[in-house]
Amino acid sequence: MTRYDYVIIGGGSSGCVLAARLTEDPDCSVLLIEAGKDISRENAPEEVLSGYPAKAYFNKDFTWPGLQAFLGGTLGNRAETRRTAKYEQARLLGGGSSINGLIANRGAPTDYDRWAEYGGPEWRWEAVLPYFRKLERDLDCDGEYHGKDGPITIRRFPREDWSGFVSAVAGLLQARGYPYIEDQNGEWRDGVMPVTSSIDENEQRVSCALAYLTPSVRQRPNLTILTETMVRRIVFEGRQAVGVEIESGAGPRRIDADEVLLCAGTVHSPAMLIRSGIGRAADLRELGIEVVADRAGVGQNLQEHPAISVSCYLRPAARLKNLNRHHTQVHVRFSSGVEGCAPGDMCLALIARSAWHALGQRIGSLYFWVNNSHSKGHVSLRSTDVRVEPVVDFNMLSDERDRVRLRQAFLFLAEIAHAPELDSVRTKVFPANFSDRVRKVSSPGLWNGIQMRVFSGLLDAAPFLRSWLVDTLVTQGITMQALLSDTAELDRFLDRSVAGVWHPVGTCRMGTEDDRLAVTDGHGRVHGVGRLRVCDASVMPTIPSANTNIPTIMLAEKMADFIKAERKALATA
Ligand SMILES: Cc1cc2nc3c(=O)[nH]c(=O)nc-3n(C[C@H](O)[C@H](O)[C@H](O)COP(=O)(O)OP(=O)(O)OC[C@H]3O[C@@H](n4cnc5c(N)ncnc54)[C@H](O)[C@@H]3O)c2cc1C
Repeated sequence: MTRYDYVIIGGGSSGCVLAARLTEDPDCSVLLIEAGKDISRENAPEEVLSGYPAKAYFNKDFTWPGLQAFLGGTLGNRAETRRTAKYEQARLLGGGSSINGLIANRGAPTDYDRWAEYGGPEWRWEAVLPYFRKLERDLDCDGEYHGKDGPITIRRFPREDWSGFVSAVAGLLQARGYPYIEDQNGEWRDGVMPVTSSIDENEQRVSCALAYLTPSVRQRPNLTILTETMVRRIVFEGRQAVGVEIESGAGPRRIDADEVLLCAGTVHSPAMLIRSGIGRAADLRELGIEVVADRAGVGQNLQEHPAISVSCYLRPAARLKNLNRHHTQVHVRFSSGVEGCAPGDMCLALIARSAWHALGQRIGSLYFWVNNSHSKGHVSLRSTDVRVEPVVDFNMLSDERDRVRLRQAFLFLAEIAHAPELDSVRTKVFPANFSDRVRKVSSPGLWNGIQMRVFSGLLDAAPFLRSWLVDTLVTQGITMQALLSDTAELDRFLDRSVAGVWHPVGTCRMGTEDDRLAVTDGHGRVHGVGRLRVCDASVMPTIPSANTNIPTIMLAEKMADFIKAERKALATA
């Protein structure tokens, strides 16, 4: 039977980085196992390669079917009436980086100084900055913050590409005193900044599958990639991980390795640990799982960025003309000033086009999220069957600071969207709700395209009907007027409509062994067992004030160096 030095579970953002970096050593054998399809420059579908990402993330072929999540918390909602919504998590090589929104930023230096309080000084800002530099090839900026020869291309959306709507809102905010900041990944301060993206010179996505698993990396004899293969569980002998059990046509098959590296993402990594016997002992027993290690923190500490948006029906001249362009063109960093919240804790995205279809082209959105959120939820298992998705409960807005900030954000958005300075670019303003209904019409396909073209034609042709049609068919009776005149009504709307930004982190968080809720140490090693690490976004102890792909890649780059150093030390011992 073949035996590997390392088997990596999950070929997502982090898994691809580890596979590429560890196999730089020709004596180190690695098996990378991914449940979804292979993605390479030759076989990648057009919508995955495109620099316009919204068709990729709403294509159900690229995500875990059946994954649902509770978004809003229980504070303003009775538990039994809470609803779940579909929650997209990638299921293809490259993981999130193959379908995500391509926004590429890093977060605040203080985010990483907080990580160091849990995981040790190797996570403080000065220690992670060299890894942010290592991973990137920044086409626009130089200096102490930037790298020039890493695998991930980074660039900013130039002003001349911004739509009329985005330019008008950015101009309004600048006139109100928010400075223009050229480099989102430079010094951390509030202001209006062009979005930084991982799109290359040819307007194509730069995913970890393409940037790290290059043709020459794939040719390494010490790297094996198995796609469309599901790992069922990690196999233990006593408390030592010895390999994994995969599904195969002929039934379960065991693959042995010296060390197992879990990179299945924030939702599926804790599920894998629990299924394999690591979790709260009482929960494991209830599911009939033999206890390998009693770690109460597995699946806890789930965090996301709670978001809300206000949309505007755009006048024709203010719409995005080049439909290959990315829709999120500008970010605005704000400080809420709410007690206990860090500077730059809020992010506003100015969105030129709200979906790929004709109606989306006519709607601009102001999408605000709490970038330094405090609410915590959990992931738990409902079945030991790997095909049954876990329970995912974000419990968003359960921390009062998040609720206050999102309410404040909504009121600010409403004021901005109605400002007379924007009269020339928009007509109707309405609250947006990222519901399953919206998802359904946003999934790519001919029928959705035809329906949306007919509907948007009607909205353009009959301005007298527009307001009524939007209130009745788009927002289903929820009006700005009603929300702005009654705080209780607004809070109910926030509970119902709060969305995430697909940035789940924290469910296998790092910390010291005597920290009851820590799952891993600062090097990803799982407490209580041997030869097993978690190396993905789930180990982040707190959510960074950033979109999470670049922080995850940084984390995986750093983990790869820890593993290499430990291997070297073992070999010379
Ligand atoms: C729709 C969407 C939009 C996003 N937009 C942005 C953005 O614009 N900018 C940004 O910075 N971040 C964005 N993110 C977040 C970012 O992509 C993630 O933070 C990042 O990809 C996390 O990496 P990961 O390695 O932890 O997990 P993932 O990349 O999710 O990788 C986990 C991998 O493990 C595989 N896997 C899971 N279970 C098993 C199993 N049992 N057997 C085998 N394989 C398994 C999965 O199929 C998946 O490929 C977005 C994410 C999504 C989903």
